[in-house]
Amino acid sequence: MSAPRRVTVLGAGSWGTTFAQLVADADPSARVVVWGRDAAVTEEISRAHANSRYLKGLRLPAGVSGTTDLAAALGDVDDVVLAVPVQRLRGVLATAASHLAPRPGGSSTGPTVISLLKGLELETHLRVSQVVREVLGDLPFAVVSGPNLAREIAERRPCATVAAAEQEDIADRAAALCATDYFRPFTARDVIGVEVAGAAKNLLAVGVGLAEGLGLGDNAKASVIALGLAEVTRLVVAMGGSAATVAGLAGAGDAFATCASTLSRNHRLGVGLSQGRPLQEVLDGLGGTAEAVGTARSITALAEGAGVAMGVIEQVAAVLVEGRDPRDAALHLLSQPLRDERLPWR
Ligand SMILES: NC(=O)C1=CN([C@@H]2O[C@H](COP(=O)(O)OP(=O)(O)OC[C@H]3O[C@@H](n4cnc5c(N)ncnc54)[C@H](O)[C@@H]3O)[C@@H](O)[C@H]2O)C=CC1
Ligand SMILES: O=C(CO)COP(=O)(O)O
Repeated sequence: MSAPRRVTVLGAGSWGTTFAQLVADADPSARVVVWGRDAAVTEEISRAHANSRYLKGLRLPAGVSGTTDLAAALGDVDDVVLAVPVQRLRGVLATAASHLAPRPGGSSTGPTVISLLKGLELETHLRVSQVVREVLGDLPFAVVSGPNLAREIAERRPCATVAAAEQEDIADRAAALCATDYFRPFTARDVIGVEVAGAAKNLLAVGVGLAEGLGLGDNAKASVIALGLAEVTRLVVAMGGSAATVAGLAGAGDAFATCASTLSRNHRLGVGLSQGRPLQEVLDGLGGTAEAVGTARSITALAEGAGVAMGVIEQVAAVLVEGRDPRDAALHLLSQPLRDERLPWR
């Protein structure tokens, strides 16, 4: 009989905890540990199989436990799942690094690192896979991303996702880790496309929230999504990713889910800002991370570096970063000269 798979999730928030449930449902023999910084949360996970701060009513499988002890959580682990906010990742990985040194025999024999994150690092504009490589070196890496609102998945309501890795066997491994009858991963090789689309859709969700809060109507919201996805496609292609990825689950699929849902923190952030409330006040009331804030500057910087024009995303970023009035942002877009649809709007 083979040893049980040992999986540690770094981050005890809504998605990390839900992903732990997925892993345990996919393989009931797996030993699944959720590492968090707050003992009240991790103790509740171990004792009551619950995480009432982030997921009220959730009942976790028996194979899931919690801990605040990083060394114990990472000792001899097979898979490490990243589920802390992107802007906290580097610090967490730096502490984790000594417990996660690549094993002898090349990258395919080390623990697999699986990112659930959707964002870019503010200071460096790096994607998560690049931050991981900088801090941990060349470990096998995959990203899982798609229309995956944690609350619905915690309730075992069905959806699909993408597990992307440069090497096919690593994508397969990540997909197998979380595949259940309610969570269906498709594999892909386009890590750049999946990471950039996942980060950028957060700004589209804010844009749709702004349009919603301003009472601009469903046509305006659809226009934000379609024009925004065209901008994301141009950026992804300029960065070496695939347009098909942006049209798929990790791009359009995720944009539709987050733009449509009041479960989305980024969507609710846009609605709050449209009401003229201060950014920090809206963030404090979200009950979780809205990655659009930290990612806004990086998306526009990457676009500028790649020579890609970004009308809609740039205006949403201006609302988030410069405190631009959302009405001015909308007026700016609506007063642009007429042009061919294939040309960027800015
Ligand atoms: N919630 C969702 O529906 C989904 C979230 N994601 C992505 O997953 C990532 C994590 O999001 P959520 O779990 O939703 O966020 P969350 O806000 O629910 O949880 C984040 C967790 O990280 C912890 N944390 C923050 N700073 C930390 C630090 N320095 N050290 C240790 N722990 C720290 C917090 O205490 C919290 O437990 C984000 O990039 C998000 O975009 C992706 C798909 C779905
Ligand atoms: O990425 C998500 C669903 O796919 C979660 O969206 P929010 O981070 O906006 O809540």
